Amino acid sequence: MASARMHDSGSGEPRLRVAYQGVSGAYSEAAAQKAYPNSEAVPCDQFETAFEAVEGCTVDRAVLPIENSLGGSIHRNYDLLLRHRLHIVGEINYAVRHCLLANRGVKVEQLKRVLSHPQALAQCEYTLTRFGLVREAVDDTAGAAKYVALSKLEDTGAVASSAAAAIYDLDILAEDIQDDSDNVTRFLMLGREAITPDTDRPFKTSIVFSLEEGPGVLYKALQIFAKEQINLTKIESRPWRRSSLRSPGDNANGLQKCFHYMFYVDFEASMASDNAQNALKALDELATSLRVLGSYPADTTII
Ligand SMILES: O=C(O)C(=O)C[C@]1(C(=O)O)C=C[C@@H](O)C=C1
Repeated sequence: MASARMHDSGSGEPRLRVAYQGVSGAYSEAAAQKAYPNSEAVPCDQFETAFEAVEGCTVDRAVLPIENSLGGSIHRNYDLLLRHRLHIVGEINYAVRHCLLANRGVKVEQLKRVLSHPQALAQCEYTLTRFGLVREAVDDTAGAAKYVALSKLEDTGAVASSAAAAIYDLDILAEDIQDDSDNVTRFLMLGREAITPDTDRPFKTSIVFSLEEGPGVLYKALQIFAKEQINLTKIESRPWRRSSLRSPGDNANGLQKCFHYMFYVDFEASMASDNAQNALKALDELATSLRVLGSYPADTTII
């Protein structure tokens, strides 16, 4: 791996450095460890800092959340995928189990507000409403726990992991407070170089494209995958930002230009398969822009 700094693990084996957003105890740190066991997890303040750390070769990979089964898409990372040139080299499904944390001895009745990552607050909507707590969004769940602990707050709790409770010496007032017990966050593993796609195991491919305006154009794009018998697992549309790609067509009127979208699609096929190649060739002819974000082994487990 060209110029990435690697730290020696003591066994002589260089350890992969993996960026995640948040501080120690964040779910992203656990996902990074699931994705790359024995790696060195490197905390980053923001998602963008993690992208830049990979691009700048101070780390080897980044592991970042992209969607959650209850809260939906992490839009910021969709936008950053487009703004940066990293490749998706893998995915990780991670079961997220939230706890309500507070300083030692603080009772739930004393709490007036709760801090956490906006996704975590959204995933615990019912419980937090039941407790009558005012929500306040911060950068990550473990950061919320750390702040509550360091500031010795008695009227404020945090929604975070049991690992964060142990690290920051907080009590767990309630466990499994997410609205549904099946709460899974899907993380992307990002690297500077694409991996070579294969057909020896289930692969997924992620793409982003834009289309001309017109009736049935999106339908025609998606029909290509149906024709090739390819299952789509996710579709997301995000506003097209001028700085992100070449113009998606200039025949739109002013208003349509303001509301132009990029379509992100994940599908179950390897770029090494004929049907994916056929689909991408056909889509390339229809689309005003097309980029393959990565073709990578599908994570069929949930931990
Ligand atoms: O704050 C954290 O602990 C994170 O790892 C971030 C994050 C997210 O961005 O969705 C990851 C998993 C959970 O869905 C909640 C928060």
